[in-house]
Amino acid sequence: MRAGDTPLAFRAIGLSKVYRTGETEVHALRGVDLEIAAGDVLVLLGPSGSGKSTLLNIMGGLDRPTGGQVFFEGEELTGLDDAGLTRFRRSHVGFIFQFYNLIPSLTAEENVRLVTDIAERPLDPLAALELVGLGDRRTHYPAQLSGGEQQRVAVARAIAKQPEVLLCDEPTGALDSATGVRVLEALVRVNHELGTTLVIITHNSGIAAIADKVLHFLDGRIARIETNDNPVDPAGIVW
Ligand SMILES: Nc1ncnc2c1ncn2[C@@H]1O[C@H](COP(=O)(O)OP(=O)(O)OP(=O)(O)O)[C@@H](O)[C@H]1O
Repeated sequence: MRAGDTPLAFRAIGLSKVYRTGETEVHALRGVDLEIAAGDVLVLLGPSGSGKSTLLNIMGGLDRPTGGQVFFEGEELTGLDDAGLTRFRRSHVGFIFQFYNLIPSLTAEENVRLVTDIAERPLDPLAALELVGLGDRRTHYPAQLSGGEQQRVAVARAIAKQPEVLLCDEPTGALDSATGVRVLEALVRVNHELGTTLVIITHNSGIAAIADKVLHFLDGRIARIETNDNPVDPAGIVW
């Protein structure tokens, strides 16, 4: 924690990631330093291949850097073994991806219950669905829901274990603007009501307007950090 300041969710120091495939080396991250305050909404923008997903995956404990350190609430993730990283993910992180990965044979509520049955301090599954505006669709199967509704079930499932952080990789990438806005509204509501730190990767620069901070990636580095003093409501985004 920094004296007199908001506690930090993440701190990264000199992060690098090199992927080696045969003779080829790809430098996906080239010395990333970063601090993310707890409760902030961050949007990550940048060209394809600039390192956004690599950073997200390292913060989520899905991958390890080649060099540098990452801390979550003061604990060094880069010092954890595989079992420690699994525990970290299970207790602290929710993931949202472009494709919702719901189980087709289970209802919306049953999809959420899969997580709440094994979580330490779960939300009630119905409360999680209500938070994303889908309380009345609890008995619907994924095939009976629109893409945006399925993604909101995925958000309910991700938040049902009350993670401190939600890491979202192109959460609206498969959606049209109206349904994309509904998904972003659900995410922002989670941030406001539960204080969950949000990190959102997108190719849609309009979405940056909802963020407290916007990280602009270029060639494995954070080229620029923009601070928004007045983040807009998702309904006000120019898509
Ligand atoms: N498993 C892997 N093996 C080899 N190279 C990889 C691997 N994963 C990513 N890369 C490479 O690392 C670089 C950064 O990829 P990353 O997915 O982080 O970029 P990104 O900014 O998220 O791109 P996009 O916006 O297209 O998702 C790219 O050149 C990519 O091809």
